[in-house]
Amino acid sequence: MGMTTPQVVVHRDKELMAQATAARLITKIVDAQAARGSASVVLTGGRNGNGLLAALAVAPARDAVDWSRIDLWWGDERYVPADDPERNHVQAREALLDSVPVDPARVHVMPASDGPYGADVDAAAAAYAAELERASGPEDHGPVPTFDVLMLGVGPDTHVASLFPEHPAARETERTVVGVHGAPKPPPTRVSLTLPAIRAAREVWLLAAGEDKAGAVAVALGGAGGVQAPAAEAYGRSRTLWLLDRAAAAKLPSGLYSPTS
Ligand SMILES: O=C(O)[C@H](O)[C@@H](O)[C@H](O)[C@H](O)COP(=O)(O)O
Repeated sequence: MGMTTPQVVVHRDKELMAQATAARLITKIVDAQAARGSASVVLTGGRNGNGLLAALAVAPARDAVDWSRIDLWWGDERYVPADDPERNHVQAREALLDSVPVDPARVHVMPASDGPYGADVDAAAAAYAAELERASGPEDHGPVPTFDVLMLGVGPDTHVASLFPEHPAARETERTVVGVHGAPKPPPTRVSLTLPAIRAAREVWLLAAGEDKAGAVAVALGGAGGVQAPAAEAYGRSRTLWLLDRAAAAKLPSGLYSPTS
């Protein structure tokens, strides 16, 4: 599957970016449910991912979504106890999931360190890979479902999910989910989708806001490789969309995007 050329959308500030992305996501989910009966979305941790979920929770069109017909997955998770406030799942619950009627059987939470795999984060990652494989069908042509939308926050070092520059997880070409040891962003132990799993998505949306992201955005969109800059090789089968605020776009060459409000 070839790489899709990234499209860049720049919003005035991170609040507007969250609201516009929430509206965009609602439309995508409604369209997927109309076309295929259900939707599948991969959530990201981090401030921008949670900001988007919080904006979705108060969006006027939120009830256009049939929340019982959506599969939710995670791009990465912090390998800490299930109730730890550091968990991406706990933060997503607070931001949105506790206030919409999702089907708990379709909320695919990554394992936690107090779960069945204990300290063995690699076994936890393998279990999530198996769950993805069970959810994929012949039409997916691989061990991962064709997610409708997969969202990723971009770190100031160009990491996405828990794929950090030069780390083994960023080099993975076979496995779809890996355990991450010694992540530079705390907590150090994490579970992450790999680049091959990310690329199974129809659409990949990368979110970045704030001036501390401007360098990472410019490097990733400037032709860097995926081991040095994992965000550079996160792309979707049919669309790769970078959703930025002006501060995060500040170091992009003008001409790469048209200014929007
Ligand atoms: O577990 C996490 O922290 C994430 O999933 C991580 O990949 C995050 O999305 C980026 O670090 C961006 O985070 P911010 O949006 O907070 O900058």
